[in-house]
Amino acid sequence: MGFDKKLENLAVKLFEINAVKFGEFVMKSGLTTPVYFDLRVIVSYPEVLDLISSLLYEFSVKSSSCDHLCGVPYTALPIATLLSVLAKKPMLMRRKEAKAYGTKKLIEGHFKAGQTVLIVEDVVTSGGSVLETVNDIRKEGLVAEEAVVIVDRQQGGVKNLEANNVHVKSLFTISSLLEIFVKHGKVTKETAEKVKEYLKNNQAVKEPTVADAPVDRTKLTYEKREKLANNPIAKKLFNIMATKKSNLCLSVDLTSTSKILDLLTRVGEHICLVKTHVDIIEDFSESFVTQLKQLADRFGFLILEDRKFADIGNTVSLQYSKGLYKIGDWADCVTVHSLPGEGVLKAISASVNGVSKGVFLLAEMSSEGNLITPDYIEQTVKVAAKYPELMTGFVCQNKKTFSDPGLIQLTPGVQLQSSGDGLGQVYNTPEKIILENGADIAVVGRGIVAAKNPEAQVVIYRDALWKAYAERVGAK
Ligand SMILES: O=c1ccn([C@@H]2O[C@H](COP(=O)(O)O)[C@@H](O)[C@H]2O)c(=O)[nH]1
Repeated sequence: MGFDKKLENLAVKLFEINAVKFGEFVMKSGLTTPVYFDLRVIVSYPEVLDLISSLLYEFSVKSSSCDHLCGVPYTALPIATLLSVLAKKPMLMRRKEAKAYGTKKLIEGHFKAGQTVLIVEDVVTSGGSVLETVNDIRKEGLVAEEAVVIVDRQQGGVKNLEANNVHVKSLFTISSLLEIFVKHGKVTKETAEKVKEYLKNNQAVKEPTVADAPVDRTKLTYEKREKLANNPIAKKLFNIMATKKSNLCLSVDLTSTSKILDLLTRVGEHICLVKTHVDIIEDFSESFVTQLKQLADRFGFLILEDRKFADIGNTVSLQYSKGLYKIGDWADCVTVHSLPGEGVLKAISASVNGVSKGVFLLAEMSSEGNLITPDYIEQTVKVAAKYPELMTGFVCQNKKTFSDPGLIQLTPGVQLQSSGDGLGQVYNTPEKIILENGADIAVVGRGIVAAKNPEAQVVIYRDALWKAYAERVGAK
């Protein structure tokens, strides 16, 4: 396989292992970026490490006359090690802090002043991290005038380094990566344009550090997160939650349309979302849908059909838009299992055809003994990242399941007391699911629907959930 093809394969791999992510990432510095690199993950993928080192070797190290290689700590250290073995050239290791005892050395390894060093780095933004390593190396009398990097973020780093007499070669620039991602359908042309626009307006920025990693989404307000959402339904939901001060989704698991409409007339003002199971309704009609939508408009809530699509793409596309229910016509969003693979999201994306709709992907279930594994959850989150415009969020139980602050965690299995229903359902309290488990919206069904006085009960749930959210984000 040729060099360019290998390069393309590597780019796709980096996308697939989430070493590069697109979205709206808020850094601890407060700045936002539409593209985030986390090449620390490559240590978990030996085949990626192998590909990176062989490409860097071909591209730069093979033709370099350097005496030593030195990786910028920490992400580039394993890459520098592999390159040192491939090139049969010794490596130097730069300490981030000089040892407090013994030799107090900053540079480990055997060398002589005047010898040349090739610096290896994963991502260059301002060039600051490479320069720190270059300066420590130069202090030892070594010559550091060349660097090889995996990605140049095109934000002024290469220029800065040239100005400090360090010549940089990069395997990728963000632009070259975007070209490959668009070609392989990994990102849309619109996303690519957004990133290019960002680069144009964000030159000479500070080098991000590990402390600059994305923030904990659960600490951000719904107002802030509305701005970070890509999916229009997620944006609307964040806005409704903030405006109505309600993060309560009512699951109207009733079998008669009049009962559903009657209940929603009584409690609609307190909820941000209603969740239906249209296939349990015995007298479903088009007029029911019309009235449901009127109530949604009147009280300002959205409609989620909990269809849990789980078939091959073609069937899901038919189930979504055809048949008795024509779900795609009236539901703002639907739930989808990731089990069939990416095709199911591709199908809904195509059916939606530019209309504002959303998907909650099931990453976890609330029922005891469900067969979902940690790997399944991880793959679910990965597949969702390929459809940022379609994804409203995840149905899940755990704060750690995903980090994107533009997505919504929808958590069912909520009642005022932790308990079960004897059929596998596990209930947690509003406080636990919001404060500990990271839920953004709580789904309550029988806790309200089966209550003697649903109007009073809905207020108790709404207030408990909102109080927990306010405590979580440090609001009054
Ligand atoms: O993991 C899941 C996914 C979906 N659900 C649905 O939520 C409601 C919960 O109703 P309760 O009466 O509050 O138990 C129901 O419609 C489920 O289908 C879930 O419970 N767990």
